[in-house]
Amino acid sequence: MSLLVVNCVTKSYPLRRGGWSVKPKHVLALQRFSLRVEAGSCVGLVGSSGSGKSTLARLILGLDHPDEGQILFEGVDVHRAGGTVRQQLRRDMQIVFQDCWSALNPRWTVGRSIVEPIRNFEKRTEHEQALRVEELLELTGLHGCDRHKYPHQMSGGQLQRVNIARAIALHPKLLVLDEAVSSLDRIVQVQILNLLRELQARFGMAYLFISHDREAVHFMADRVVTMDKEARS
Ligand SMILES: Nc1ncnc2c1ncn2[C@@H]1O[C@H](COP(=O)(O)OP(=O)(O)OP(=O)(O)O)[C@@H](O)[C@H]1O
Repeated sequence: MSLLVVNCVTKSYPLRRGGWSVKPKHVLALQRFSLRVEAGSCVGLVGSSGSGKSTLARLILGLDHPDEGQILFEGVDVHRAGGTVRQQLRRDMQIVFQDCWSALNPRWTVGRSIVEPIRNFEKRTEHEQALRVEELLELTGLHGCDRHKYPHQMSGGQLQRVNIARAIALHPKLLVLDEAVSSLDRIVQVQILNLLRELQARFGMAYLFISHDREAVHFMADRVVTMDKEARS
C-alpha cells in the first residue's frame, strides 16, 4: 500500500463576482489530479506558477477540502478522519513552507517554537522536552544554545533549519516541502537540500518536494511529477 494516494482530486475556488454577472465564477486550481508517494521515497512536484502545487499541499495536509476525489494516507481518507485518527495524521504529515520568517512566531524563542508540537502531542517532562529540543537543533545543524534566540536574530537558512527541526519533532512519515528552499541563496539552498537528504536517509521519511527549480527537484527526487495548468478545461 502506498503511503499517500491522491486520487482524481479537483479543487476550485470562488472568484469575487464582478459587475452585473449573476453566475459565481470559479478558478480551477486542480483538475482530476492523481499522485502516489511510497514510504521513504521523495517525489518531486514541478509545474508553472498557478498550476496548483500549493493547493495540493494544503489538501494533503487536510487544511482545505477537495471538491471531488480522495486523499488517502496509509489507506485513511484524510478528509473523513476524526478523533484519534485525525490526531495521528496531524503527527504523521508535516509541512515546511517557503517563507521561513512568517512560519515562526516572532515573539517566541526558537526553543519555544520547536517544543510546541512536542508539548501538544507527547507526554514528556520539562527536562525531556529540553533534551529533545537540543537534539533537534543538533540534528538540523544548529547549536543547543540557539534555543534562546528569537527569529530576528537568525539568518534565513538558520530559520529554515528551525522550521525543519519543528517539522521532524514528532517523527512524521511524510514531509511536504513547499518551495522550502526557494527564498534562500543558492549556497544556503544546497546546504539545506543536503540536510534534508541526510535526515531522510537517517529517519526514512517520505518527501513531497514541491519546487519550480528543476535542478533542486532532480537533486532530491526519486521520481518527478509535472503539474500542467494548460491541461485543465
Ligand atoms: N484561496 C484561494 N482563493 C482563490 N484562488 C486561489 C486560492 N488559492 C489558490 N488559488 C488559485 O488557484 C490556482 C492555483 O494556485 P496555487 O497557489 O495552488 O498554484 P502554485 O502552483 O502553487 O503556484 P505558485 O508556484 O505561483 O505558488 C491559481 O490560479 C491561484 O490564483
